[in-house]
Amino acid sequence: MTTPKPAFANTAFQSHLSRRQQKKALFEKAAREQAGYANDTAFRRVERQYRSRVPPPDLTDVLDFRPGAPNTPALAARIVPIALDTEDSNGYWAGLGASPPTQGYMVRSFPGLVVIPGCFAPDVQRRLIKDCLRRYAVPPAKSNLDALYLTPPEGLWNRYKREETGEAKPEPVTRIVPTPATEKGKEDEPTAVTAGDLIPRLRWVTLGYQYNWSAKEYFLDAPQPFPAPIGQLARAVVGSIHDVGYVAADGPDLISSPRYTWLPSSAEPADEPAGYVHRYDPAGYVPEAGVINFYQARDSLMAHVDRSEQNMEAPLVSVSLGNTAIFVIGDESRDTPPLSMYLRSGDTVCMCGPRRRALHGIPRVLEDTLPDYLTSTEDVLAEDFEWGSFAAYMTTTRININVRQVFNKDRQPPSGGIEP
Ligand SMILES: O=C(O)CCC(=O)C(=O)O
Ligand SMILES: [Fe+2]
Repeated sequence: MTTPKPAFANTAFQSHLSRRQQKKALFEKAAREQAGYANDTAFRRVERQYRSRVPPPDLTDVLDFRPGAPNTPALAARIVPIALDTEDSNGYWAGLGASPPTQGYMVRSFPGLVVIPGCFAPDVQRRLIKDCLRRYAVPPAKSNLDALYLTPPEGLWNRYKREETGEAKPEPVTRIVPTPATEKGKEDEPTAVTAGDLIPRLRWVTLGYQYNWSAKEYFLDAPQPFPAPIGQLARAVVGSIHDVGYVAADGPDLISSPRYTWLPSSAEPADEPAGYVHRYDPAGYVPEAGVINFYQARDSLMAHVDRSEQNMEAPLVSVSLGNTAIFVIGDESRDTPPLSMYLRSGDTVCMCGPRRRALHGIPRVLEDTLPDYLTSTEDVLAEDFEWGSFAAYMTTTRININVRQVFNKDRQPPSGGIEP
């Protein structure tokens, strides 16, 4: 994740320049940037647009699934409402203390993308956020901070809370590599960092099979048990999207299902497939690895394809919590103009079929978009007395939980296995 630099920073306000010189410098910088960006791919252009702070981005083309949202006619025409499977035949939703969502969406021209807005109710969202911090961001699950610190065995959040309540004596977290300043022989890290200081610097935690980010492959020898509640959540979602699809009225004869959405044939652009049906047997779905991403307001996640899994057929399930993000997804080519959409707290995205191999990223987290039910209002605290410190953290945060099946159904994982 990188932090975008404001456009024209350092240029406009150099006081030793006259106004005219400043204007000229700005103009020249813009021209240089224009020339540099001329070779940008379609995907890069869109990312750059949403990352821009000056000027702020134009959000007209960001697809919004909320009922009555002011989508452009071109975007609105792509939305295909999908009736989800609400049977909950394995009781996964009931097990989560949640009711199965009823309404999902697919997007024409982006077959395999299934979005379930508001998939999780406020109380379930709060429970997930608390669990991410208290239960999952805890060793031996790896986090980005392990490269720099000896993080507390009880987890950063739990340590921070115990220090805050006076239950534990405040102690600095040991840094295991020198700070850049020390390397240059200048000075030591000025103040010792506490668990509380490090919480906003948490960026990711891996679940189940741990991931080697530099080699871009899983460590297969020492899988951690996959957290059962997150596994259950992913299974619940995969059950909900069982057999969803849309079919053009005069399209090829796809096997019928009561849940297919039928489109008038005229609605389908001539050069696109006539329909798409998601077929992945939920009985063969095993959640085996996951990433929890923690974004602060200025973080972004560059375009990438998640391709380290042997199984690229199973849906990748991705849940958003906290502040709203702009999610961008295309296909396998950076030259294809991607689709941009809002992901709000509680929304779930499934990348299935061809979308499982698609480039995607988060160019922007939108500040001050935390829903009221995640703030510490009296009403929320009356329902959830311990929410206050989580609300404070979530003010500037977005959390994403994403879950993957690593192996094909017929391939046994290496010894050690994982919790079903
Ligand atoms: O934050 C998100 O919504 C997407 C995360 C993602 O694509 C990933 O972790 O691979
Ligand atoms: Fe991803």
